[in-house]
Amino acid sequence: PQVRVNAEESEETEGKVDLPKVEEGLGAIPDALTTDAQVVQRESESISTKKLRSHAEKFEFQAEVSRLMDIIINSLYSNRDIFLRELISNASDALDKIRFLSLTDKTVLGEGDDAKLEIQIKLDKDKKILTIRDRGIGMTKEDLIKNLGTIAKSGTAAFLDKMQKGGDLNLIGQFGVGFYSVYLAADYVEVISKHNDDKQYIWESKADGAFAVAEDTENEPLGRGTEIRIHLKDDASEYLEQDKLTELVKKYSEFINFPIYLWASKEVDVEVPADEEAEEAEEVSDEEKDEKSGDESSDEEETESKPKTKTVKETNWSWQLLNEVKAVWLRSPKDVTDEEYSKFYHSLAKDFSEDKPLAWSHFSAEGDVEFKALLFIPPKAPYDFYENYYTSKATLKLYVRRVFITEEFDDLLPKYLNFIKGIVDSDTLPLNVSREMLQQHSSLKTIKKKLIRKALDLIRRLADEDPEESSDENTANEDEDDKNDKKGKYAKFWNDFGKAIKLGIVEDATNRVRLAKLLRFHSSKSGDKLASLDQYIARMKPKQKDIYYITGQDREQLERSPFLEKLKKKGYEVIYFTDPVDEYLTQYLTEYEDKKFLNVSKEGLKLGSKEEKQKWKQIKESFKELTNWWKDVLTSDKVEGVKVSNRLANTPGVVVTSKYGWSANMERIMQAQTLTDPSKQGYMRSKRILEVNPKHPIIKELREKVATDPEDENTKLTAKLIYQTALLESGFLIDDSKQFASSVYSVIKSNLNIDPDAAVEEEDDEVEEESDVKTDTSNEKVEPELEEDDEAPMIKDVINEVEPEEGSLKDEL
Ligand SMILES: Nc1ncnc2c1ncn2[C@@H]1O[C@H](COP(=O)(O)OP(=O)(O)OP(=O)(O)O)[C@@H](O)[C@H]1O
Repeated sequence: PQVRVNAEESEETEGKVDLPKVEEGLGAIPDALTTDAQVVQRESESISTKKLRSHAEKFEFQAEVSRLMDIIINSLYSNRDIFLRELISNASDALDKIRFLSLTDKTVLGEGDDAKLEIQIKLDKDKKILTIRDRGIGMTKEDLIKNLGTIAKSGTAAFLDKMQKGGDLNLIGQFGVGFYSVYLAADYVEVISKHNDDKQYIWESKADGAFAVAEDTENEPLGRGTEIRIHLKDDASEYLEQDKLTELVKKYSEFINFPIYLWASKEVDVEVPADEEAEEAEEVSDEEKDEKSGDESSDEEETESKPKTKTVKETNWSWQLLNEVKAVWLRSPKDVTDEEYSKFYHSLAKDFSEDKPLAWSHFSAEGDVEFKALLFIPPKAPYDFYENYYTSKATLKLYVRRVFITEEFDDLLPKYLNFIKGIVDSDTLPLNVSREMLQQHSSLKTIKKKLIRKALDLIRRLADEDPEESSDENTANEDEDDKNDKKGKYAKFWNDFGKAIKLGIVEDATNRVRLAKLLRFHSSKSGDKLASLDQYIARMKPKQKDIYYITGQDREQLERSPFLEKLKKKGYEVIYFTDPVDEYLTQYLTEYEDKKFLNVSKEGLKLGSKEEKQKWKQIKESFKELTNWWKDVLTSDKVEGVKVSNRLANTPGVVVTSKYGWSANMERIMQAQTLTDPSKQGYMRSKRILEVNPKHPIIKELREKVATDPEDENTKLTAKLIYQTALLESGFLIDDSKQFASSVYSVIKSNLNIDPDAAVEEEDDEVEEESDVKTDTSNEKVEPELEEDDEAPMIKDVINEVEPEEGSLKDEL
C-alpha cells in the first residue's frame, strides 16, 4: 500500500512538473521519452525518481547512433540473446581497466566489496527488470554522454552500411557499438554509473532519439562501477528466467576472466520442528521413505530416536557463480580441443559469426624471456583493416602474469600483421609499471621477434597444408560468399590478407624472403589457380634467368597485352600483378632465389639465342632510317626513342618505359590520386620508348613510305597515330585526347572519301534561340575564372576522368 500511495502522489505532482527545456541547438525531445519514462518510473520506483527526471539534462543521440538504435529497437531479429554477451563483455572490459590502474595505484580499488572484481546479474520478475552490474572503472558524467550517445564511432556508419546490405546483427560487437544491442530486448534502459573521479550519475533512454543524464542521489551508492537496468519489452520476459540466463552466460561468456554471479533462488529441504497437527502426515511420509529404502528394521530404530521434526521446502537466495574463469592459453595445447580454441577465438575477437578461425598457434617461449601466446588467423579481414591500415591498433591482448594489461599495444606485431588476433601472457614483464614504461621494456623486442616468426610460420603452414586448394575459380551466378566458401583455406586467406602480406614485403626487410614465399598470384600459366614463386621457379625454362611479370588493372586486360605475345609464344610464364600495391611491391621485391624480377612492359627485355641476336642487329640496321625519322616526328610527344622490338608478334607497336621509372600502370594509379602534385608527376613519369614490330605489314609499309618521301604530312600523321594507339594498348592514358580524336577523324574522312578540308555545315544564325546565345556567353566567362584558380582544372580532371575508374592507392588499400 505504501508504494501505491507514493505512486499516486507522484502522479499528481508529476503532471505539473515542467521538464527542463532542451538545450538550445539540440532540437526538440520527443514527448515519448518523458511521458513513457515517467510511467515506467512510477511503476517501478519511488517519488525520488521523479526528482531525478526533473533535474535530468536532455541530449539527442548523434544522428547515426539514433538510426542504429532505431533499427535495433524495431528489429524482429530472432537472436536477441546477443545483448547479454555484449553487456557482459563491456563489464569485463571495465573491470580490466580498473584492474590495470590498480597495478600502479592500489587505492583505486577501494575497500571491502568495492575491491571485488566481479559481475552480478539480478532479475526482478515483478518489475520486469534485468540488472547487470560490474565493479569496473565506471563512467563519469561526460563518459556517459559521450560513450552512450553523442560520439559516433567509425564503426557506427560501417555497421549501418552492413545492416543495409542485409548484414547480421550478431556481428555488432566487432563494430564497437555493442551496448545498443540492449534495445533488442528492452524498451527502456537506465545506466547508473560511478567513476572514481566523479559523482554517481544516471543515464536513461527509450531509444527514441534522445537520452537524459542526471546526478543520481536516489539509488544506493554503487561504490564504483556500472549498473545497467534493462526494462524488458513485453515479449522479452524469457530473460527473467534463471535457467535461461544461466544457459546464456555459459554459452556466450565462458571465457570472461571475471566471475559472473546470478542472484538466484534455490528450493531447499529444511528440517523444522514438527507441530502437533502435522505429525500424522509426517509419519505417512516416513513410511513412504521406508518403502523406498527397503530396510525396515534399521529405519524403525531411527524413527524411534528421531526428534519430532518435519521437512519443508524453503526458497534460498544467494549469489550463484555461473562461469569458471578459464585461461585457455595457460593450459597445455594437447588438453585444449579444437572447439575450445574456436570458441575462445570468437569471444576474443568479438566475432560471433559461424566462421571458424582459419588457423591458430598456441606456444610458449622459454629462456630469457618467458611468455605464452595464442595467435589466431581470423576467417575474414576486419571491416576497416585496409581502410585504416596506417592508424589501426594492434589486436593482441597483452597479459602480464594473467593480468590483462592492454589490447592497444603497438609494439607486439608490425602493422601488416595487425589482423592476427590473440593473447600474449608474459611472466618476464614487470607488473607494476605504467604502459609507457612497459613499452620500453627490453624484453618486448624479443617477444615481438618471436611473435612475428610464429605468425609467419603459422601462415606458411596454412599455405603448405593447402597446396592444391588455392583455386580462385570464378563461377558465374555465384555470389561472393558462395565463391569464398568453396575456396581452399589458403586461397581464402590470400583473398582477405594477401594485401597485408604484400605490404609486409614492402615494410619488413628482415622477413622479406619469408613473406615472398607466401606470395600468390595469377600468371600466364596458372589458369584459375593461384601460383607461388616456388612454383614459378620450378616451371622456368632451362635458360631463363629472370622472373617475368607485368602490372595492370586486371587479369583479362593483361592476358591480351601485346607485351606478352612473344613471351607466351616461346613458352615463358609471366606473372600478372593487378593490385595497385604490386607496383610498390615490385620496387622492394627485386630478387627471389637469385632470380631478378623483370617487368616485361619496361625496356631491357632480352629474348632469343645468340644467332637470333645477330639477326636482330641486321634488322635494326635496316630500320634505322625509319626509327630515326619516327623519333623526330614524335619530338613534341616527349618520346625518348623509337626501337625495333623483339617482344611483339601480332601488334605493330608498344610503348615501354625505362627500367627504374613508373610503369604505365603506376602512372595511371598516380594520376588517380587527386592530391598528387602535377609537377612531381611529370618529373616521376618514366621516359617512353616506342618499340615497333619490324615484321608487321603496317611497319614495313611505313618504312617504304618514309624512304620515298619523309616529308609527307599524311605519313607523319599515320606515324603519330600508330604511336598513340600503341600508348593506349600499352596501358597509358593519352595526354592530348583532342589531337588524337582529330587524327582518327582524318583517317575516317579518308576512308569515307571525304575531302580532308570539307567544312561543317553552319547553323542558321537567325533561328538561333536566345538561350543558346546565353550559353555561349557563359562559356566565355568560365575561362578567366579557371585561370584564377590554378589547381581547379587539375583536380576536376582527375576526379572526372580518372577517379571513377580507379580510386587512389589509399582508397584501394
Ligand atoms: N559497463 C561499462 N563500464 C564502463 N564503461 C562502459 C560500460 N559499458 C559501456 N561502456 C563505455 O561505453 C562505450 C561504448 O560501448 P559499446 O559496447 O557500444 O562499444 P565498445 O565496448 O567500445 O565496443 P564493443 O561493442 O565491441 O564492446 C565503451 O567503449 C565504454 O567506454
